[in-house]
Amino acid sequence: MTARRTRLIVALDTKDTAQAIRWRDQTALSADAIKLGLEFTYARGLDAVRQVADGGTLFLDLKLHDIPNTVGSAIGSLAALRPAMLTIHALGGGAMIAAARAAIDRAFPAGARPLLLAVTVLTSMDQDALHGIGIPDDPCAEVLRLGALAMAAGADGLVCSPLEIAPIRDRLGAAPVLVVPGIRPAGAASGDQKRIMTPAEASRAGADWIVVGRPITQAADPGAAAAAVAAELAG
Ligand SMILES: O=C(O)c1cc(=O)[nH]c(=O)n1[C@@H]1O[C@H](COP(=O)(O)O)[C@@H](O)[C@H]1O
Repeated sequence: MTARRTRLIVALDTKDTAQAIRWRDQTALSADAIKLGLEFTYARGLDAVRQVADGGTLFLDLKLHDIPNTVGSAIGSLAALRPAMLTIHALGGGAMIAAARAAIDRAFPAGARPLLLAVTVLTSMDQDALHGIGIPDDPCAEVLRLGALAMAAGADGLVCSPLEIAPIRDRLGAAPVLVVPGIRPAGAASGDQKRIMTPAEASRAGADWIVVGRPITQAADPGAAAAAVAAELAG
C-alpha cells in the first residue's frame, strides 16, 4: 500500500496527428499526462509532438539506447520540447545512463528537467523471452538488477511491470519514481502484454504513474474508458 496518488498517463499510439489530438481531448478530464512514443514521433516528427503536447504534461517515450555520447547528444536535441519525462533503456548500461543524466542537467534549466526513466524489462517479455536473449534470471530478478544499476547511475525512476512494484519498493525504497505500463482493466484483452495487473492492483502495489494505451484509445468511447480507469485509481 502507498499513500501516494497513482496518476494516469494515456499512451497516444497512432501515426495520425488529428487522432492523437482527438484522444488527448477526449481523455483530458481523466489523464494526468499524455505519452507520445516511437510510432507517433517517427511518423510525424518533433514539431507534431510539440503540437499535440500543447504545453501539457508530456511523457516523451523514445527509449534511447546507444553509446553514451549519442544518447547524451540526442537528449540535448529534445530540450526544446520541455518533456516532463524521458525514457532510456537500462540495458544501455551505467555509462550511458550517466551520460543521459549529465545531458539533462546540462540541456534543461533547473526546475524544468524531465524525469529520467530507465526502462528495465519490457512488459511484453516473460521468462521465456528473457531466456531467448540469453538472460538466465526471471523477469523480477532482472528488473531489480537493472533498476539498482539505473538508480545508481543517476536515473530518477524506472519503467517496470506492475508485478515488480512491491519488490522494487522492498529493495530500492520510495525514491524511484515508478512508471508502470502493462495495465489491463478487468476483462480487457492483454494483447502483446505479458506481465499485467488492473489499474486498482497497480495502484495498491504503489505505482506512481500507470501507462494505459489501447484499453482506452481502442475503446468505443475513449473518454469514458479513461474516466473508468481514473475512477478505479481514485477508489
Ligand atoms: O516505456 C513504456 O512506456 C513501455 C515500456 C514497457 O515495458 N511496456 C510498455 O508497454 N510501454 C509502453 O506503454 C504503452 C502500453 O500500451 P498498451 O499496451 O496499449 O496499454 C505503449 O505505448 C508501450 O510503448
